[in-house]
Amino acid sequence: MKVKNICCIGAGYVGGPTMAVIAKKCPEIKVTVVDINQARIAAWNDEDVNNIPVYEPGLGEIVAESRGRNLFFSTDVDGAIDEADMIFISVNTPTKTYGEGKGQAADLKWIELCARQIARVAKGDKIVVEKSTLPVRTASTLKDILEHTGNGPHFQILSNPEFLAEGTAVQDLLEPDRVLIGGSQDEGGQKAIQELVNIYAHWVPKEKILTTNVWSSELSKLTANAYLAQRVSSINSLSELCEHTEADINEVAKAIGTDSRIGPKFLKASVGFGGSCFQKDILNLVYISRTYGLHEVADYWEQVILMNDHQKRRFAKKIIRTLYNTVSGKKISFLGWAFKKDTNDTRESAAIYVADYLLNEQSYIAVFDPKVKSEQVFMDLDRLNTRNPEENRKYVKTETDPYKACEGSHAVAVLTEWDEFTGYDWQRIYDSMLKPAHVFDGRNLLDKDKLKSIGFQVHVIGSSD
Ligand SMILES: NC(=O)c1ccc[n+]([C@@H]2O[C@H](COP(=O)([O-])OP(=O)(O)OC[C@H]3O[C@@H](n4cnc5c(N)ncnc54)[C@H](O)[C@@H]3O)[C@@H](O)[C@H]2O)c1
Ligand SMILES: O=c1ccn([C@@H]2O[C@H](COP(=O)(O)OP(=O)(O)O[C@H]3O[C@H](CO)[C@@H](O)[C@H](O)[C@H]3O)[C@@H](O)[C@H]2O)c(=O)[nH]1
Repeated sequence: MKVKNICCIGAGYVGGPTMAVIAKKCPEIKVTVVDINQARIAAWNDEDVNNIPVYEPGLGEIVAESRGRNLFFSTDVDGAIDEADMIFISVNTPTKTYGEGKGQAADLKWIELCARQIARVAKGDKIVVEKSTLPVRTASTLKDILEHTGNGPHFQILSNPEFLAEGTAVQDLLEPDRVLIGGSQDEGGQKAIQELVNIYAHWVPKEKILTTNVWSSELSKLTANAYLAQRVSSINSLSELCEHTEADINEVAKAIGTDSRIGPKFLKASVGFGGSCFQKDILNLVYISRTYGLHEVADYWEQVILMNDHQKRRFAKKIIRTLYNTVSGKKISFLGWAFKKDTNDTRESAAIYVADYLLNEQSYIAVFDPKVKSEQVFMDLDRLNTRNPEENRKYVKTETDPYKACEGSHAVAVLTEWDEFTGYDWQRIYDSMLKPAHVFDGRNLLDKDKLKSIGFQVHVIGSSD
């Protein structure tokens, strides 16, 4: 079989960019991305590529190049499944919010729905690719469903986890550190692996395409995220020690990062990691370990999450403590709401939890983020169910002008490391604030000495004030 038609179920942060790059690099393959969310598909099809639903530097151009040629976005899931030789499943796999495993296990109901739909519609043999992040051994569940509910065709199941990071998705997809493909070790499995290798080989050097058994591939994705998040929690734990000892976390990070065994990346102390993946995937790892009775393993990884929760909480507490132990009725300005720069994604962003903590203390919050829409900020807060939506709207205001957001406030808190924050007219911000004017830099982003010379009281993660 030579793959001519690809279908991807799920037009989200992974499905959209991944398929846009495959379509760009494999013009002879027709790629159709489908989703049940009509508004999302309409946005992907918007004539103005500035309106596509995922903000990623460079993505608009890539979509514009292939869309309508060999890249299509559609709500006709059945049609695209029927036509495809290879089907990527790229739907969401969030943490379960109900029942057994609530708060830890991955909710696989959308994955199962996809499998049942593929089985119902497929008339010919197909390769089904797990692109979503899944618990180890999910491939056997998929196989079971496909074989028991299908109409006779054969299915090969591959695991091909995605390692792109948001904000750099296009770059990560064009030049990945590696592509990982897991499949069954029999002849059919090996042939299927080769089909997928051939697709990536259009632009990824062969030595960067790793093939493994399907379980190693599934587990490697959870493991990679656990290791990355662990580094952030490790440096964050030490940032607190720095604040008590006059050591400086940036200097410590540099000193240890130059050891080639440790390496310099992912050593940036922050207000806490966010994003849709780290917490969800570690919780999933913890849950899986517990289901095998491996409690020491589970406890070990759970600590990464506990430390992250602590980091977010202690940032909020520091604001309260510094503002004379009360923020009630005071205005605090948030620069940034996204979980990192260069994305409009706010899932699990530290900003949400810091805001929630401050709102419990009855502070007013003004939010400015260059890419996050106002309704998203309120959706994020409402979803926590800490207070009613009217109260969130009474205490939180969103602004489209950063200077307006900072006007009349007691403190500015930097929650996201957007580059543009460093270029602001900080004297103007200082002049418009109440005094003493505080800056809480949750990203170690701003020039501390410059701010101090203007007159700000500056509080930085990982260094004593
Ligand atoms: N966001 C990332 O940076 C990232 C990176 C690597 C891996 N992942 C993993 O990739 C998967 C997808 O993540 P995402 O961020 O793209 O999620 P997302 O929520 O942005 O997108 C998922 C899409 O799937 C659609 N969907 C759900 N069920 C469907 C069905 N039955 N039929 C058709 N469409 C359906 C939803 O409507 C949604 O648009 C997750 O497992 C995630 O852990 C995410
Ligand atoms: O030194 C660091 C590095 C990151 N972060 C924070 O950690 C979070 C996650 O950042 P990053 O990993 O860059 O973004 P994600 O898009 O969440 O990407 C992660 O999660 C994806 C989804 O599984 C994986 O595909 C990627 O490989 C993995 O990096 C963000 O809040 C960052 O601000 C820090 O605080 N300090």
